[in-house]
Amino acid sequence: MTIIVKAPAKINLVLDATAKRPDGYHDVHMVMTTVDLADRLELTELPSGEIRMNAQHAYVPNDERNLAYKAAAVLKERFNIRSGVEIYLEKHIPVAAGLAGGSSDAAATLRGLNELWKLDLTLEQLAEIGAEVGSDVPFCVMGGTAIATGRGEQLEKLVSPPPCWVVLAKPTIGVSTADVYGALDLTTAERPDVEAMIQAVKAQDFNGICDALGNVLESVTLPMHPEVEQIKAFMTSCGAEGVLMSGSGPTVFALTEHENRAQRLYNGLRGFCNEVYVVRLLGENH
Ligand SMILES: C[C@@](CO)(OP(=O)(O)O)[C@H](O)COP(=O)(O)OP(=O)(O)OC[C@H]1O[C@@H](n2ccc(N)nc2=O)[C@H](O)[C@@H]1O
Ligand SMILES: Nc1ncnc2c1ncn2[C@@H]1O[C@H](COP(=O)(O)OP(=O)(O)O)[C@@H](O)[C@H]1O
Repeated sequence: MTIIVKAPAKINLVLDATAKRPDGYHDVHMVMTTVDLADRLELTELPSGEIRMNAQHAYVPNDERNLAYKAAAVLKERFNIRSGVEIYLEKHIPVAAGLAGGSSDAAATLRGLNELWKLDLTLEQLAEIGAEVGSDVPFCVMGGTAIATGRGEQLEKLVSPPPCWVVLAKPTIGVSTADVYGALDLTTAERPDVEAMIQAVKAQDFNGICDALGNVLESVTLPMHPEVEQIKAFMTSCGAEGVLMSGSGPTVFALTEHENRAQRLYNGLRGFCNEVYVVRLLGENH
């Protein structure tokens, strides 16, 4: 039996880190939402009990380092499953981009295997298991829009922002999340107003959302990679209503309510950036 699952990317509308923890992680306070740029996974049951990974991408590992593989291994071990799975992964989300591609693949694997291995677990249970694989995996299991705290795994559902266009641009550099958090100096970094974002999303106030966009990790990634700031400046000059780096970067997203503006942003960015996407917010039920 084969099951096909989609793994959508996320963006962080606001991201603050409030403290460095003794376990090496940071406590965060952020609002995340999914967009309609997705990887596609095919999960095929293997009676042999093996987990096999087949990722069609030069920079994505084909072994136990793959987050989708890890998710399958954690689930198999926790529930003592005899069957195995072949995971065929078609990558569309840019890698090491701040868009949670790997985390979303892990989450999609958990959702898919819940069906394939007939486990009948709730999304909450899958999210809890996902936290063993990575901090962003629980959000990716739930999807939609949420406020995340703890190291990112404590979630509170939030209404999704009003529909708009999202233009994503990734410069040709990869960024390590661990390196970015490692270099974060909370005594000097500019901190975003997370409450303002939550209120703007609840009020469905698009301009308020654009005003409240903020990401404490920009204080690390922007000075490291000047091309990120250049993309931000270009997007603003094209009339994007809101512009921000997602997660640890280096992907930058622009929000706009106007299709022609999204198209103008896309055309302009394609001049100096290879990976540019025009997508929509996914809304509630994903
Ligand atoms: C920055 C964010 C924002 O959504 O996303 P990305 O840029 O990765 O997409 C997340 O916090 C990334 O979550 P995720 O990518 O799952 O991180 P993990 O694998 O759990 O952790 C990788 C490393 O990042 C650091 N880390 C991660 C999460 C956190 N709350 N504090 C941290 O300090 C730790 O050094 C950890 O060892
Ligand atoms: N399924 C996967 N997709 C992408 N990258 C993966 C995956 N599994 C493991 N990785 C590794 O994780 C690293 C971070 O990948 P990714 O999840 O795309 O970035 P980010 O955390 O910035 O959103 C990559 O460099 C890659 O080697």
